[in-house]
Amino acid sequence: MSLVQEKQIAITVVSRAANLAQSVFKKLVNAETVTKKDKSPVTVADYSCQSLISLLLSKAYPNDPIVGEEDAKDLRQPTDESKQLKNRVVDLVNAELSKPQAAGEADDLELGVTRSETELLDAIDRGTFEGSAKGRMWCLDPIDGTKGFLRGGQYAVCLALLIEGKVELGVIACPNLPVDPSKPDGPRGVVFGAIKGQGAFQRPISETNGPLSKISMNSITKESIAQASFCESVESGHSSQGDSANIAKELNITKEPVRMDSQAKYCSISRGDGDIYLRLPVSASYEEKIWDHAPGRLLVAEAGGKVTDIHNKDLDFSLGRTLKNNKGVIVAHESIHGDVIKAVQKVLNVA
Ligand SMILES: Nc1ncnc2c1ncn2[C@@H]1O[C@H](COP(=O)(O)O)[C@@H](OP(=O)(O)O)[C@H]1O
Ligand SMILES: [Mg+2]
Repeated sequence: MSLVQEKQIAITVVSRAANLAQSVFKKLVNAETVTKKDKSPVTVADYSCQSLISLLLSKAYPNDPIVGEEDAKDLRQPTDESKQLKNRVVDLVNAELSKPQAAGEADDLELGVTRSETELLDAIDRGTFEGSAKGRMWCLDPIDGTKGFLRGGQYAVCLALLIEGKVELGVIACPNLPVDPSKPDGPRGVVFGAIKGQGAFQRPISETNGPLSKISMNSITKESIAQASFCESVESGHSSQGDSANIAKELNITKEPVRMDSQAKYCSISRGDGDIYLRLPVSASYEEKIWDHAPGRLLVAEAGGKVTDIHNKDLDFSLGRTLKNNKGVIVAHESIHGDVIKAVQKVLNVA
C-alpha cells in the first residue's frame, strides 16, 4: 500500500475520532474522568478515541503494532465507576462506528458496523506496544492535551506511522482550532497531515471529500527574528515559562507568548499562526513521550521548519515509548533555528 493510501486511512480514522471527541467535549461529567497513577487525568474521550482508531487501524493493518498512550486496565475493573466508564466508551465508539462511510473516507475500514465490548477493549490494549527501531509501527495519542480538553481549550487527536524508527506519515486533528486563523470566532475543526518529502497540508475536519490545502511556516530571517511570536504549553509544569521568557528577551522578541495545549502548537506554527515552539525541561528526569511529538515533528519539517531538542539533537523515536535520548523540544523555521538554539543554550547554560 502506498503512503498516499495510508494517508487517506490515517485522515479518515483521526477525523472520525475527532468527531467523537467533539461530541463529548464539554459534556463530561465527573464519572467520565479518572486520574491515573502519575496523577494525569484520562477521560472517556481518551479511551474512546484510542479504541476507535486502534480498531479501524487493525482492519487495515492487522500486523502493525501500535504505541498508544492509554490501556484498558482501569476499564476492566469490577467497580461501578469502571463499568459506567466502560459502557460509555462502548456507546460512544459504536455511535461513531455505525455512521456509514462518507464520500472521501477510506475504503476497507468496515465503517457502518458496531463492535462488541470485548473487541473495543481489546482494541485499546493493542496500544501497549513498547516501541521499536525496526519495521512499521503506529504511534497514537487519542486526546493530546487532555487538560486543554477539560478546560475548553485546545486538544488534538494525533497519529503517526513510523518505519525503521523514522516518522513517515503524520496526521493531527484539532477539533477546537479555527479553520481560518484570521477568524477566531469562525468555524472550528482542522485536520493536518504530512508525508515525508511530500509537504504539509490542512483541511476542515467536516469536509471529508474536500481538497487538502498546502501549508507552510512563515518565512522569517535572522534580521526579522525580533518580530517572531512563540508558543508554549499552558501548563507551567510541562515547559519552563520563566526560561522561555528569558530566551525571548535574548532574541529581542517582545510579543507575549501564545499558550496553547497539545500538538495544536505544531499545527499552528506549521501554517504560520506563530513562528517558534519552545518546550523547555522543568524536571531533569522527565522523558518526553513519542506520541506527544511524532506527527508534529513531521508536519513542521514538511512545512519548512526544524525540530530538535535543547542540545540541537534530532528527536530519536526509535528507543521505545519515550524520547529517552532527548531533552526538551525546540521548533523554528530552518532559517532561524540555529539562532534560537544559541539563545536556548545560553539561557539554559547547556551546549
Ligand atoms: N512534566 C512534564 N513535562 C513535559 N510534558 C509533560 C509532563 N507531564 C506530562 N506531559 C505531557 O504533556 C502533554 C501535553 O502537552 P502540552 O503541555 O503541550 O499540552 C501531555 O499529553 P496528554 O495530554 O496526552 O496526556 C503529557 O504527555
Ligand atoms: Mg499527549
